[in-house]
Amino acid sequence: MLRDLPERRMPAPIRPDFWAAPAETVFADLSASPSGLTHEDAAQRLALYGRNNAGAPAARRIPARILARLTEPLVAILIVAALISGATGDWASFTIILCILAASVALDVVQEHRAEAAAEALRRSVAIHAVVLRDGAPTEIPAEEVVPGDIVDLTAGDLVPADGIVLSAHAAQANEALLTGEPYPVEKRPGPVAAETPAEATSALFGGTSIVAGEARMLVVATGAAARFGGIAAALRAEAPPSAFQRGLHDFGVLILRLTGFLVLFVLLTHLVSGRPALESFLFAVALAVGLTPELLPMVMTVTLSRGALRMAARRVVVKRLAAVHDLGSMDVLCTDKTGTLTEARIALVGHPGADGAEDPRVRDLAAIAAGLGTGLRSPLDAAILATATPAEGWRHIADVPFTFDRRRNSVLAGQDGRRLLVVKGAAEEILPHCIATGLPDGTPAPLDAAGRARIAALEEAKAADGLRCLAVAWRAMPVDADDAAIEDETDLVFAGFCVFVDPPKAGAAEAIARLGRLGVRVKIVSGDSPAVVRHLVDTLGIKAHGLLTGAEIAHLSDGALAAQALRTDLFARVSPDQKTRIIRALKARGHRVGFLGDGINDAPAIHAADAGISVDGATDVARAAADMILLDHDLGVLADGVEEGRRTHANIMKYVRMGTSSNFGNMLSMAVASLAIPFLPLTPIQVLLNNLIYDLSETGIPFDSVDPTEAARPHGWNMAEVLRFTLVLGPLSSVFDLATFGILIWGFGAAPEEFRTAWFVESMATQILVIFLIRTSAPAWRSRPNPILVATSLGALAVALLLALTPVGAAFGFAPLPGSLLLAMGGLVVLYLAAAEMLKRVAMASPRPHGRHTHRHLSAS
Ligand SMILES: Nc1ncnc2c1ncn2[C@@H]1O[C@H](COP(=O)(O)OP(=O)(O)OP(=O)(O)O)[C@@H](O)[C@H]1O
Ligand SMILES: [Mg+2]
Repeated sequence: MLRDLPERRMPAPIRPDFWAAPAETVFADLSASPSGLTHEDAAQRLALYGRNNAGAPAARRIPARILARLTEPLVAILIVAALISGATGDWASFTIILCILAASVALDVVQEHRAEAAAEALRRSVAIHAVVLRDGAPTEIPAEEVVPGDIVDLTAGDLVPADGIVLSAHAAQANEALLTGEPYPVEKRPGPVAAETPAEATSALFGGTSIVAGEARMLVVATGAAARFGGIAAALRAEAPPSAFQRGLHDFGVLILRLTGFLVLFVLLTHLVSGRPALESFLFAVALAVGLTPELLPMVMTVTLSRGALRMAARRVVVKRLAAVHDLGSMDVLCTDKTGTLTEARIALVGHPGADGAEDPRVRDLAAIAAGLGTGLRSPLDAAILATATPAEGWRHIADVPFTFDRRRNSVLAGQDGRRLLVVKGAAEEILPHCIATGLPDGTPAPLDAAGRARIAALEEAKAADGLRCLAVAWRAMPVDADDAAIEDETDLVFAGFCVFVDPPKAGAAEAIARLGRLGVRVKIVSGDSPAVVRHLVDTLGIKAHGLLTGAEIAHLSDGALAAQALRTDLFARVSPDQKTRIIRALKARGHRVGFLGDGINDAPAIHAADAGISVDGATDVARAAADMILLDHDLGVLADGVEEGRRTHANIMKYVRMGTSSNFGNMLSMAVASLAIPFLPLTPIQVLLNNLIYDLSETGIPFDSVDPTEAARPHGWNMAEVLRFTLVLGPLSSVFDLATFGILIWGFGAAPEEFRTAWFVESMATQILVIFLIRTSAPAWRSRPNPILVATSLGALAVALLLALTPVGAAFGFAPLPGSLLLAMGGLVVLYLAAAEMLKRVAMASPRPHGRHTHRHLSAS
């Protein structure tokens, strides 16, 4: 094979409507062949075309990050402020503002970059793979390394890695909702089509869409940025509904923005009205705004979350979307599928009774035809059948209608010396109504009436009540010239019998559910399996569960009614993929933070819709692509660890939020008031900025802090009411002390402006910084030990503040030496403030309460 890359194969040789050309032409254009690429050729092409990950949410580079920071409105205002200072000849202010800016941006960017790099490495470990032909043999490679010219084999559940044409297909159906918005799968088959738009191109596959049924082989024509819809990266990024974390963050942002806007406008207006110098007033207002903005919040969050992600990785949970760490901690309802989570997922065929209930191996052999010759998704049930039997000699595949979770059955049109048979297998409810007789192909079918159907249904009920899963097997003779199979053919069937399976319950499952229950997380089982099997499983595991809803019942419920019922129901059976999503939405609508754990194609939409979408290693691509995190062990116990980790993360983020909204806010507020009450600025704009920078520095240790065990005991959400209460209790306290400071300074010591500022700078730095040691725990401060890193950053920052203010260096910032008596008075105030804060925090920080309106009635181990 020729494997030199000719000139004409530089990127973009492919016409936009590549689906209109015959396959031979496309092969020629790509210098590719039906047997795929060699390893060397693939490597060369990879170098030429680049990796297949354009637009992936890769870690931004440091310069890009800095640029992003500099264009933030607040930073932009600061730069303007610096320029104005410079233009008016105030070079000291100019230099200092710029230095402060540079320091805080650098602090931020470096921390955040390091944290994200670590998280990114984890994410890569669960990347999507694709099966391509290399040197003629099917080879699994990371989807990022797929190149134009590659031949890719796809089966149901796979994500399409890049754009290309279909070379061959067996009943392949693709979900192209990503590009057309059309939720129903479209059939894909080879052959050029004269379609105008990608949506009509039945012979084209697009990167980022997924195969939901059947199989296909494709020739890749465009990867990465050249792919039409952004390829896989777009699918992985596809807008999930905002999670609880994002909603909370947004509310918090709005709260702060309002407070800042109000305060700044107020200060600016009153200063101007009372005839203060415009520039100075402007700079002071800007400095206050900077002081109020929780500018470190993004960094604190990224660092906290990625530390959480790293710790979760140690417990074998890989986090793909960082904020999901937090969402997992705030989750109060977990919906999970059954197989693999509560069962061992070691499915074995243990029986094959005929219609009369007597074991008959011919039933199994018939099922083997439907399991072995069918295309598309091969489920563990198929594998269990094929482990005991293979399709009998001579039978070959003519056509089939592959399994989908909505039909819950599949059928195969098989041929053998001059006869054709349609074999159907699936859920009994789906098949029995279409049966008119019972018997086997080599016998004489007996007619089946309603009573007969009821007897057969009872047979299944009895098996299911013992926890055994059943698949009904049926058949019908087809004309010898039949060469296609359709859903309409699945009528007038002859019922052959059942295949009966066991899937042993998982030993640790009950304990894991109990543990989640103790953590305040209700577990609900959402399964496509039959009600009796689900019920038997929870009974065997010794789990107490309330209520059971079936898909048929859910179909009759409005969204509102479903929301009310879903809350009270722990078990859901025979639900379709669509209904899984409806259940999640209903629970979310009721204010719950919902997780979903699943592994199948049928679970992917629900995983996507959940606040915390969880899948497992080895699950289908679509499920893993939709998930926010992947469990490397399919185990609920691991998940409970993750929940605790997420709660710790939340606790540390809340420490930062409390600091910002109470002590920092109180300080800025007092400063605004003081600026009106006294004839000079209480701090110069530069001093305000310096104050803010040092304060930020002190807080960089928060993400590393240890968390009290009680904090991880219950789900927390972003509770704005709680944040406000905290602010309303501790804010005024800090104001009272600030006013006392003003009074003492002005009337007690008759302090001159520079002395006043120095003293106040020292006092406010000490109170703002030291209060973290009280705020970080709801227990008495001395009972909970802070992490040494936090101690170091806090005390270090305080030392810097004292050195800057009290040594001769301070002159550069407009500070003046303080008399010993004044220092002593300030020290006394700080101690008093801390003592008062320690007492008041008990009012401000009520211990966390469980969320949700109904807290009783949940799954628990008995
Ligand atoms: N390979 C198959 N062939 C025919 N029918 C099948 C096949 N696999 C599953 N079914 C039918 O579809 C139903 C739903 O599938 P399944 O039980 O896997 O759903 P699920 O929601 O993933 O369940 P779980 O909670 O156990 O993971 C099954 O109960 C069975 O009746
Ligand atoms: Mg499943």
